[in-house]
Amino acid sequence: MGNSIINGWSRPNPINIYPEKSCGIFAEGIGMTYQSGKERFVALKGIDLQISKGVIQLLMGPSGSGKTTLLSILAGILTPTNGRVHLLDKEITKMSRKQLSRFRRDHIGFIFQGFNLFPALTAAENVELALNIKGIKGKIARQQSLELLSQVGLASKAQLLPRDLSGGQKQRVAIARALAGNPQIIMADEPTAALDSYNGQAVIELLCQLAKEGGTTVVIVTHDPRIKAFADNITFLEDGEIVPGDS
Ligand SMILES: Nc1ncnc2c1ncn2[C@@H]1O[C@H](COP(=O)(O)OP(=O)(O)OP(=O)(O)O)[C@@H](O)[C@H]1O
Repeated sequence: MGNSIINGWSRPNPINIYPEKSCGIFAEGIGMTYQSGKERFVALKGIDLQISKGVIQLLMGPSGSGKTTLLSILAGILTPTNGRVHLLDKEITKMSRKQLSRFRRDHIGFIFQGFNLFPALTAAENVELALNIKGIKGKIARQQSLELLSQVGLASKAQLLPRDLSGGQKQRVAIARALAGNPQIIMADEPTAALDSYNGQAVIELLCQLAKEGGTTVVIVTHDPRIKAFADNITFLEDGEIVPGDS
């Protein structure tokens, strides 16, 4: 656990190939233009990206460079203006809203900066709810929620409310919740932003462990330079384009 594997930086070369069978995520020619009223803003300009299964992939870059927009498109939350995205060898950019929402539910776990836990539910209930949404109910859901909390080292805190947990513990509950239903892809937006150094490292080590042991593909948007050492690959964005990294 915690092995630092750095396979070099991604480069802005276009990838003009069809997805390989083993490809976790494949995006080609992704463009995104936001429109509000008469105002248009080009947030992404022809992004090509290929992420293998079981890899920890970081998206880094200055504020406003398009990281969250790209993550949202890769996760099927936002539809790009141009380009196509394949997840697990399925083209999500061709799916209907209903197909997409089912695909997200079945294959993607989400982790956000602000934890997004329900304050009135215990840690176990928060995880259980995510399992319920994935169709796992009753006693099995209760049992699995405890197993997931134990996997993130929180078995003893299962019955506590979020207000009685530290930031790091809350983020671990959020990870347990993202793991509900055993998704093959985890998308995390600034997962360590609200955490101190110790808890930030613990959260990242946990995500690494998932990627390495479970073959989960983990995509992380981050400003946190400490995470770099844990990444297999880093893509840097600037003004909506991939740029060479700053190592
Ligand atoms: N819904 C929207 N409507 C209009 N413009 C938007 C919208 N969402 C994002 N943008 C703009 O697109 C650009 C990229 O935003 P995005 O949130 O993807 O950047 P980011 O790199 O994640 O930034 P940060 O690190 O600050 O979170 C920004 O200039 C932002 O203002």
